Amino acid sequence: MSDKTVRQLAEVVRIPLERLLEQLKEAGLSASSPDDVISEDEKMRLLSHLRKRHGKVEDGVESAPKRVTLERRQVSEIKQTNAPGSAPKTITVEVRKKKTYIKREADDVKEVVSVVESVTSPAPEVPHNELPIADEVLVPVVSEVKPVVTEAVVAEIAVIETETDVIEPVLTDIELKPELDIEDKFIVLPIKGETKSKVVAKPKELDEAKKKLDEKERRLQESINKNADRVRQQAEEKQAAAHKKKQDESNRGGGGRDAKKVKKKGKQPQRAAPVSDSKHQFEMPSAPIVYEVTIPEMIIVSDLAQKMNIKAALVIKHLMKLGFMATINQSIDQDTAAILVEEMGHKVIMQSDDDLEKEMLAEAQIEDVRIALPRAPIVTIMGHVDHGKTSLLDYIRKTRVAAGEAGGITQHIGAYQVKTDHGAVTFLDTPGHAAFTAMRARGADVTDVVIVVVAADDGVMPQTKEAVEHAKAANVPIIIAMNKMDKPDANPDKVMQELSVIGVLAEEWGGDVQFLKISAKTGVGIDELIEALIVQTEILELTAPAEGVASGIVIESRLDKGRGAVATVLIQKGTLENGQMVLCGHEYGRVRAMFNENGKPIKEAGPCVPVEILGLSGTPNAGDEFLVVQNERIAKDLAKHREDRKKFTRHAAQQASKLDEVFSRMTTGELASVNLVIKTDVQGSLEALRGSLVSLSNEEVEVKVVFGGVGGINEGDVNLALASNSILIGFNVRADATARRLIEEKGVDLHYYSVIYDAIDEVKKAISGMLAPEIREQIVGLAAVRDVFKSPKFGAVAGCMVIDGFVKRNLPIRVLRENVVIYEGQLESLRRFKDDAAEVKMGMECGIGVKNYNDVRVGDQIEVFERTEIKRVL
Ligand SMILES: Nc1nc2c(ncn2[C@@H]2O[C@H](COP(=O)(O)OP(=O)(O)OP(=O)(O)O)[C@@H](O)[C@H]2O)c(=O)[nH]1
Repeated sequence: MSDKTVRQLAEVVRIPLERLLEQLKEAGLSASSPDDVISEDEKMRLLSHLRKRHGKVEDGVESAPKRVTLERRQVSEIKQTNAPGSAPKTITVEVRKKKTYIKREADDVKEVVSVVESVTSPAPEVPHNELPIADEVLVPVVSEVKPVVTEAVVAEIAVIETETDVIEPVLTDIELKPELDIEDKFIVLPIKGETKSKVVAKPKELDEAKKKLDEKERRLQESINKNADRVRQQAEEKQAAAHKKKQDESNRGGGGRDAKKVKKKGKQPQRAAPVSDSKHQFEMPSAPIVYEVTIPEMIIVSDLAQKMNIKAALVIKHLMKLGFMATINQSIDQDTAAILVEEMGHKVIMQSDDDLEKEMLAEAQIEDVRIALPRAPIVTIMGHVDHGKTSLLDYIRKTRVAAGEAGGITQHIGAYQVKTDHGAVTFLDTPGHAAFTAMRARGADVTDVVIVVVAADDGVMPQTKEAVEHAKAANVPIIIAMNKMDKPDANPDKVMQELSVIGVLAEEWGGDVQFLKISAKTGVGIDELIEALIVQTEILELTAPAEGVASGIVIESRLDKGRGAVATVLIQKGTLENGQMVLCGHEYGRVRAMFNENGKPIKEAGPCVPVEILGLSGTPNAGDEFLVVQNERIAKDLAKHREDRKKFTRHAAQQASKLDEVFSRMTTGELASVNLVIKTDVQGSLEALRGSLVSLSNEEVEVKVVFGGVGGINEGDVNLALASNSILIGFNVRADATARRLIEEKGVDLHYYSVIYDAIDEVKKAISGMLAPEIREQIVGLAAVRDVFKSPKFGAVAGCMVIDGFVKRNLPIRVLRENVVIYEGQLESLRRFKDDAAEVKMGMECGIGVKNYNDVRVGDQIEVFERTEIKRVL
């Protein structure tokens, strides 16, 4: 290499001559004019100086600049919402990039490669054009190479100095093989790991890397091809939308805030449009997305929001607009949800829970085309305390069941069947209202006939009335058993008479109710009672299919230490067989064993037969439906569905029958009476409370004590309150654990009192809110018509003298003729002389025009009155 003048060198390195001269001066070289010759040694010194100036302190003059490290730090913030409705979190993201740049001149390349080879030994001989281009990394591999200073090196150093950003990046960590970038004359290596400044490029790894990159490339291409159509379509749609928006904009003539907005929006699709580069673009929706939202009978606000892909807060806001206050976890009814969904522009698909269940059951059951055969009636016995319910049941069981079973009654379950000459009768063996109401509270009207037992010596008592009411409410036919006929003071006529007062009329008195005289002690009349039941059954034409898949009702269930869950079920349709898969409410299982009412194992049971079954996953509730399903999967799914449904029902039940809500439910016409279930510590306070509360009734609101009893609040009381939609009142008594659980589960409104006055006062307050405000009328003035004029504007105008009170223009009036009201309406005009007046007082004259009435005559009187609403208290 020959020595060059400063000018020549400046041309070679392509920097201004003045700058080179300055640099030579800074480096302490003698060359100071453009024509001074620079020796090889001087070039070396200049290079060394420039490197030092660039911050690369090297040992000795021979050291060469190896790298420039650029660090970039970017801080940005992203907002993220974790749960719907919660405040968004701001996350600060800091991205740190570190890149080291290194320069080599073309002639060094071979040496560089040889260095790489020496380090990575054995080094592969890879043609440049076959090497993959690493994503991010160029490698410093030249530290050992003794730099040879050439014009090119100086030129590059000059570039480093002047335009650092055009230098290619070289990172420090090396994994794979070197790549020669011919154009830039750099060594390029991809990086991985933490190993610094070390070249570890083995041929095997290099091959693998190449393979990996090829594979990546191939997958990318595949994905592009796969998505190409969709992306193209989206882009076309977007372009069309953008075009339309532009047109709209130009139609509106541009300008204004709206136009700007449109313009701004219109740009977005253009930005998003490029199709070719469509790997991971976020596509802005070009039209509102319409979802098909399936709404079950009850839906929780957050679930609804999720279905529409919006935040729950937005749903709550919309609900507020609809006048409905709801929280994120509250369930709303189907209708409200449907309105909301429609308002938000989505499509509603109503889904009834029954539909869903039917759909699921359709899989489990075949269509019921079975022939229905006559079946036994299912009977419940009710009546007042000590009137002989248990005695009657016992008598029937002893005489009927024991007779047919060797060994007598070994065990008794919640229901049993008796055989008669005319057929069987099934009794639900939980006397009283408890069982009946418990069933009804769960929506199972399993009873066909109710026998109301009335002690003939005692007559109709409060619970007799309740029994009748319950039976009537359930629309179940009644048979009256007048018991204790063996007693000398038995007076059946009195019973008949008292019952007729509450609407139960005996057949012999022209009614439709069978009355039977019996004695549970002597057994007199019990056969006739059973016959009467059979007759009733014939009237009712009770039928059920005896074959095929069994279904029915759970009568009771318990957890047995040895046997697990034991449920007494009453089969209503079909025949249940041992080993079948059954679903009972939200429990399921295979019938492991089956026993009849006497504890005898049986293999199958038909309609109206009560059986005890073992094998369920848990204890179902009395009143739960039971049915045989095809397989365990269906049983499990349905059980789960029912469990979910129970949650919602709990929500719904919580909104039922609250003392606080009595008024609002009254105003919507939902409630005409307040039902109460009262439990007290002693009989005296019960009577006092009952009397006081019932006397709060008036013609608009009826306070009914559905049941009053002495003692703690038990499960039966809660069930009764549930079935009769009553409010529970505990006076100096508390609910037991089971009752408390049920109260909580079903959301029954329970109030405890220890002062009678407090109880009366609170119920009074609740129902005085219920009373419609009284509208009172007050006559505020009277005017006598002295003359009648015709006015083109108002028609007949009465010239009047106010003879009492005052006449006000906005108040309603009546026209009286000889003290008889002949017209009621409004004033059209009220004038004093020629001026309009708002009010004219007694003793003054005025002109009155009556709206839509022209027949005012001299001698008439105009009565002015006022209507005021007065909130009533009891
Ligand atoms: N003389 C006579 N006494 C009867 C008759 N039926 C029941 N009794 C008696 O009346 C009392 C009450 O009978 P229960 O069968 O316990 O009455 P209940 O209606 O089941 O009573 P609770 O279970 O407390 O509601 C008992 O002492 C029976 O012996 C009857 O026909 N004649």
